[in-house]
Amino acid sequence: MADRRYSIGYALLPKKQQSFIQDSLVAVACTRGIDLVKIDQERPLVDQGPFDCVLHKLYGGDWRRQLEDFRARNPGAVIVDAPDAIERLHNRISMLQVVSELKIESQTESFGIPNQIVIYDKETLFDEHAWASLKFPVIAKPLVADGSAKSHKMALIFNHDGLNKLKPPIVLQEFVNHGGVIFKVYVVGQHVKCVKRKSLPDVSEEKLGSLEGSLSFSQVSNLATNERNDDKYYKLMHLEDTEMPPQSLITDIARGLRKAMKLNLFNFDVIRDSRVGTRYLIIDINYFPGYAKMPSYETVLTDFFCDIVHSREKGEVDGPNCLEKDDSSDKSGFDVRPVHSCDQAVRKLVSNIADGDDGALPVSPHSSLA
Ligand SMILES: O=P(O)(O)O[C@@H]1[C@@H](OP(=O)(O)O)[C@H](OP(=O)(O)O)[C@H](O)[C@H](OP(=O)(O)O)[C@H]1OP(=O)(O)O
Ligand SMILES: Nc1ncnc2c1ncn2[C@@H]1O[C@H](COP(=O)(O)OP(=O)(O)O)[C@@H](O)[C@H]1O
Ligand SMILES: [Mg+2]
Ligand SMILES: [Mg+2]
Repeated sequence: MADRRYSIGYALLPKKQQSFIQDSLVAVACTRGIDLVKIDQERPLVDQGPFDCVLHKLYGGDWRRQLEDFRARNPGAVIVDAPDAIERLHNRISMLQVVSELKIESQTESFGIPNQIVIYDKETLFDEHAWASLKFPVIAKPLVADGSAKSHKMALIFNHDGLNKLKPPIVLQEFVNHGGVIFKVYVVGQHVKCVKRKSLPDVSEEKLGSLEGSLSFSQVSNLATNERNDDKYYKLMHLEDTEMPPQSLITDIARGLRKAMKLNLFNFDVIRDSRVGTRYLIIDINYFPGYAKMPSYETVLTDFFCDIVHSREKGEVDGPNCLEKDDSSDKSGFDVRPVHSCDQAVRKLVSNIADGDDGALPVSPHSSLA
């Protein structure tokens, strides 16, 4: 047992609390002197504690004010992360803007974001000039990414007919064929871990010509389980055969994003462009994602908590974020476990693909994966 004990308060929605605050995490943290304490959301934060650090994933003005009051009264406590920094991730345009600010040199690979536009009203949606720079198929994503179920509802749009049921404000982003596998990169302070997940299957030019309308879906890489190893979808996506991206590139992007966004707890989704096998595209960044799905999450998070409280003691942490430390000792890890699986609807859709066996997406208009 460690000598001095530290208290980390957490304020999370019930679902998040259930997935993140597992007994295994509490136990590992406890042996290293860290007590994880639930913040009572029915009472003012300033009346609770003392906390060496506050972890949170809550939305809204009231919570922001509570954090400000808490910070004013407890200037020595660390708030992970600053609400202003998190805010950027609640809009799918500002979320990815930061990617273009990164300066990373690579002789062999390149990275960026897919071509995209933002549409604020129906009029612009049907204005073909607004579309001049985009090529079908595209994905329509809600502009707001606030954690609501609505903010994860997306649609694959194959042609102009598919626009009718879209409700601006939306981001229209070119769909990039990527072999049906997505890379999720989890960042916890200095720690970086990349895992593979299933994604949407490719859409061939040939199939695109015969498709009409749109296809709705939601959280494909994060659907419920019951997967069997003989699952057609699983086989089709060749998850295990898929090569991981270069570790150095992923670590450099993660480190660059962390610094630019001033965030410690996030993940980002990366796809590899099938047309240019050395090109990587970042399509999504999430604050405080589902870390319990990350291998060794208990030790990774506990290391991070220890880093925070010890740095704070040494006076290395400044104010509401803990980014002042030297970043040179980044630990990176790669994990190739296939983590998630598809639900029945996805399985049904993809079994068509397996029957056709060309790996491209055959869909009827307005069918739904969700
Ligand atoms: O709960 P989980 O484990 O599915 O985590 C969700 C994340 O899944 P991931 O870790 O990327 O597989 C999920 O990531 P995606 O957006 O699906 O890429 C989000 O971060 C989600 O948070 P929110 O709904 O956007 O606020 C996360 O949901 P919350 O746990 O924050 O509600
Ligand atoms: N530009 C794109 N090209 C190809 N597939 C994409 C693209 N954008 C998103 N996807 C697919 O759609 C899924 C959901 O999109 P994402 O932007 O990650 O939203 P969410 O925040 O709901 O996870 C991704 O996991 C991926 O499978
Ligand atoms: Mg995502
Ligand atoms: Mg997301």
